[in-house]
Amino acid sequence: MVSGDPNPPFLRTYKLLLDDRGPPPPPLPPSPPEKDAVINLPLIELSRLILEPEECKAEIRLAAAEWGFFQVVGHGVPPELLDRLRKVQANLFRQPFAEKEKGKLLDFAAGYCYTWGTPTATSLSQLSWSEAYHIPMTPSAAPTKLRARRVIDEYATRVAQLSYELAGILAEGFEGKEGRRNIDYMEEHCKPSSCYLRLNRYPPCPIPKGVFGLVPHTDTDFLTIVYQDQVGGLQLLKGGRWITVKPNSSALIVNIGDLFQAWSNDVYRSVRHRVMANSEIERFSIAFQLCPSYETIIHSKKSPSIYRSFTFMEYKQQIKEDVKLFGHKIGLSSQNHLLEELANASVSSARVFALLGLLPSRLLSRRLLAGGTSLMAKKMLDPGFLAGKQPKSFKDALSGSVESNDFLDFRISSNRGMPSLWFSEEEFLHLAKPFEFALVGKFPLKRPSLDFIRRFFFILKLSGEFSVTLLDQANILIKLANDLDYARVSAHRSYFVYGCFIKVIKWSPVLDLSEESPIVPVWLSFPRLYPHLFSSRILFGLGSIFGRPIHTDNATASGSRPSVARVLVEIDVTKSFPDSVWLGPEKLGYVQKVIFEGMPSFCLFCKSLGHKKMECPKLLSKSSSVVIPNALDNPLVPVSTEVPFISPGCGISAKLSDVALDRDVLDGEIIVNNIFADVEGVVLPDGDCRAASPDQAFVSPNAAVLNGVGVDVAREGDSVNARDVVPGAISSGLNLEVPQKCITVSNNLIEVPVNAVDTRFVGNSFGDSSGLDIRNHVNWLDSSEGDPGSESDGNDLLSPDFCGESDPGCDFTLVNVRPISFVGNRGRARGRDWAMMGWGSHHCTSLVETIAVVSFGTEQIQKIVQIHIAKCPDTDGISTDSGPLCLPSQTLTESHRIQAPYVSLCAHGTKTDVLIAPKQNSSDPEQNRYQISD
Ligand SMILES: O=C(O)CCC(=O)C(=O)O
Ligand SMILES: [Fe+2]
Repeated sequence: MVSGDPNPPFLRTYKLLLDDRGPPPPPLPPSPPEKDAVINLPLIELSRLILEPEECKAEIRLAAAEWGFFQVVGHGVPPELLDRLRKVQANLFRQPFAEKEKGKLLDFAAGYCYTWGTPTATSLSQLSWSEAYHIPMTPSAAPTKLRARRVIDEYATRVAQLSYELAGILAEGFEGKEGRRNIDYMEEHCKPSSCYLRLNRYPPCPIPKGVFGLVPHTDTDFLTIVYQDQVGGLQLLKGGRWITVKPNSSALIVNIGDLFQAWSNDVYRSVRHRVMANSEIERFSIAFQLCPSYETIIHSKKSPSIYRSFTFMEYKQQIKEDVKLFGHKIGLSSQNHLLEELANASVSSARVFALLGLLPSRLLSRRLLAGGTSLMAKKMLDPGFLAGKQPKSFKDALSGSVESNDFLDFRISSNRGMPSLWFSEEEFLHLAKPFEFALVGKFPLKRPSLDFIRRFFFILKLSGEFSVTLLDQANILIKLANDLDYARVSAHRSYFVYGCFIKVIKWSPVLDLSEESPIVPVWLSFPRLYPHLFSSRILFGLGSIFGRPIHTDNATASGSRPSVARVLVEIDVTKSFPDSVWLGPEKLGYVQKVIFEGMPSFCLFCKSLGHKKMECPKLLSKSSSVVIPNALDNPLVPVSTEVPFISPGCGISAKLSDVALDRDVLDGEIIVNNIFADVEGVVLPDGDCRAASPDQAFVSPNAAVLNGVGVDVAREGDSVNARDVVPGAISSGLNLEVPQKCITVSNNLIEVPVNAVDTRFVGNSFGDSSGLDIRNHVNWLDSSEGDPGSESDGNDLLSPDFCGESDPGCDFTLVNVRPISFVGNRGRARGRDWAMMGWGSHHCTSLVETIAVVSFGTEQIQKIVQIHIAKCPDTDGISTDSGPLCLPSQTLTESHRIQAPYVSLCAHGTKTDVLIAPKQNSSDPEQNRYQISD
């Protein structure tokens, strides 16, 4: 029988702090109360480690890098054990405070203790309104009779196992040349004896405002696994905002600690988090901390390292000192603190000024006091594209230099009325040799800081060193070390780097950054190539007919898929190529078919990839755009004055008459439609107009808008039917309400009223075989996560000027317009645009890339999302490497347009997580998250 108050004497002990809360802050200008942002952390199903281990591991690494926090289910800890644990925990805390304080309720080994509050707190902001049992995992000699300890031991064993497994997966992300040694390191240094379990209880706090259950902190360990109850209150700092983690009863929360951050050289992130006190309900959580032994040296796994090496003991010591000096731990870096304090400071502008003035200097003084012992040694440095060459005198540099002495033609003279330094073409090209594996990354919209871009490439685990440097505000030079890495990155063509779209193009010695090179890697397939001709020499030769062969895919190299050989070849896409070649000697040879997979268009007008001249946004923008205020009155919405266009017609049939469509305009995108729009007198060009099968009830909003044609056209002899086009509507087979507000069309974008699309359908469209998770890309708005400090002053690329402010809806323009290619659709995804998303799921080899325009909206949002899905050719199968961006709905209150062209794989050859749509009619954002996988 328990008697006596179980609650620690918070009110009495911290009376002074509670009384002394200072004067009320100055009144704020009226503004709507800010709702806490509640998020579902990335959720990872660990049972997938059996069936699709690499994808699952990649997700774990990505979550650790992007979020620092994620949840796991399928973790192997039985729910029944979690139940018992919860009961034991509640019971332990229900004991009278006086008993708990004695620290004898459990018989764990030395180091076990009960704590509550924050004895060193000198202000309310340092107080944690919670109590805890700290339990070192040191095996205790004596077996126990206590049921509580047995349950805790059982849980500890399970969760420790899980932590090793996760740490191993994360460590494996750094294997590189060191093979499995990183995993060995974890196992060797993080023995159970150096790990901890902490049982937390957060008693109801009568003064919830401004009182923490657990003060903001990062964890001083490699990683932490938390089992929390349903009450909620855990928050983490993301992009300068505190966001609340939505409890999930079956999941365990995993977060990266400081040691993993330092060890991974900032690739994985130790994110600040806190628990808010609750005025009514008590909350329980259990945290397992994976820690190394004190003497373990934490040494960054990548050079140049951001942190100097330090021992765990040293780090603990520094934290102790920091707490003494400043009242709180400073940890690895000061940056989080500043963000956090600024996030908190939103309550009072006076406080913001105070913080801006005080905080940096306070931290600075800490660093100065610490002298050379600061752990923050330097930024992530890049060796530079000249691979870290040191400055030398010219005398030294030029003496014996092959580059200068081998070429004799070198003179100062004049050319075209200018002084000139003239040297030979051979030397010009020779100097380009070290850039053989260089690429240019183009950020058309916004760009993360260089540190983040480097981090991204680091996560790709390239086989060689690399350098990422800025060519100008929007372009980076990516210098890779070998052809393998080159093939891998260039074949991808685009990535999505920390929320920013990047197009990767070949560097060339005559590169003009304002133009793109039409030379791109394209996969060539040679169906039914004779098996004995799967030799490197033949494949290389075949590739050479078309361009520069780079490599074959794995299945070709190993001969595991004799039906087709595939070779990645850099080709000039402005050229035309035959679709078959003669292969072999006169008598024995034969005609070999060649398929070009995903040959991108190239615009000869603006010199960029992704669209043809007739779809060029620059060209089209020269012609006027027309906004139809009410398309119910007029469903014909011209995209440009040059070509006819039938609008996404709000359920209204459209009529297109007396137009000659020339071949270029249709651009191969012709699909039968037999719904109701009329077309009279439309003359189709000769050629390969293709009839779709009856079940292809597809529409092609892109084609409609981007080709400026606006019709899907059927061909029956000379007669043609067109039908109206409602993105996502017909295709989804939904009965649409006729939207009230209709469509605005300008040159390249349509806005569709929004209840036209039910995002739940998207999920269904992917079918069972499509993989699925769901990742919230909320942080793509968080440009503040970048660290502009590491770049040159005054050129802050994350500034609103460059990024289009924090709301990308304002300034983004369509950069990539491209007609839809045809694909034989299989599987359940019936809608054309959804089908596109589903392609990755269905392994359609004939089609590799496309774009869909998808429109969504709610009362809050209207926007356009453009999706690009491409084959990821350098993997065994097809994976989508693109998807839509998303905007957190709470940030959008009016009509927005975004062009969200590509979401890429962050890890090579794995599936892509995309948030398809913003929250719609649901308080559960999970509903709208999907993952496309192969
Ligand atoms: O109680 C929680 O949810 C978090 C606990 C925590 O952050 C910790 O123990 O380090
Ligand atoms: Fe924590």
